Amino acid sequence: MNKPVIVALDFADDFECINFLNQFPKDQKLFLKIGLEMFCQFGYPFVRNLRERGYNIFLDLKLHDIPNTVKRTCEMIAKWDVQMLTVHASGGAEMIAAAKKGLAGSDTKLLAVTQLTSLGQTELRDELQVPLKSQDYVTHLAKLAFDNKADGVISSALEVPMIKQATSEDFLCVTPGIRPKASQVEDQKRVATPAKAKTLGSDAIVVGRPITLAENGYQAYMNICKEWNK
Ligand SMILES: O=C(O)c1cc(=O)[nH]c(=O)n1[C@@H]1O[C@H](COP(=O)(O)O)[C@@H](O)[C@H]1O
Repeated sequence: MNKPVIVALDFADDFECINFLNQFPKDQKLFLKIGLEMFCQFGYPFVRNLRERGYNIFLDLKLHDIPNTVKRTCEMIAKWDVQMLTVHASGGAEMIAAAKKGLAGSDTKLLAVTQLTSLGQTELRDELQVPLKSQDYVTHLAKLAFDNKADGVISSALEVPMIKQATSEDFLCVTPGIRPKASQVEDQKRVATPAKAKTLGSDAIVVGRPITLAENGYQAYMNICKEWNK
């Protein structure tokens, strides 16, 4: 797989979303992330529609439930021909393995979310009461995902070298929390620029608001691609 810039489609309505996509040239092969906001509104027909238009799809449902429920859900999603799906690594070994079994026979890559990029060291310690350094917690969850046959993880770009070292160079590290300008972090805590993510070895970056809220979304996307592909 080429190293893509994945655009997070976090729009309030499908009209706004299609308008956004119409800014791009027809032959632009985009990799799109459909997350909870759009999936809850438009469900599978929206996913199918975008697949039929030729987009690659990262279905970001962040599944987190008992193994049987996750497995059965993944069996259904396996028929949808999406390229990536997320579960929470903190669902545990059995849940991750069950998700992978559910996806058997499909080409969908299973990605386990480690520590959300909106959580920093303080939240990890004070709110989640995890007595580990963020980097160690992320690496621990990545190892759990790797040992239970996930194809990769979601983490901040900052943790990629440690994850690759603890797992394998081929273990996918897909990194949101990307900010071309350090001044606009919004609710993200563990952030990196596209160039830094590339240097650290990310396999793909996920970018939402810096593109979707830009005055010219296409231009913002192209600028990020330029920095990422340099
Ligand atoms: O699973 C994800 O994609 C994800 C995990 C994570 O730890 N942090 C994170 O920001 N994301 C997603 O990545 C996107 C980032 O969006 P922006 O902050 O607008 O660039 C959002 O759609 C989040 O749901």
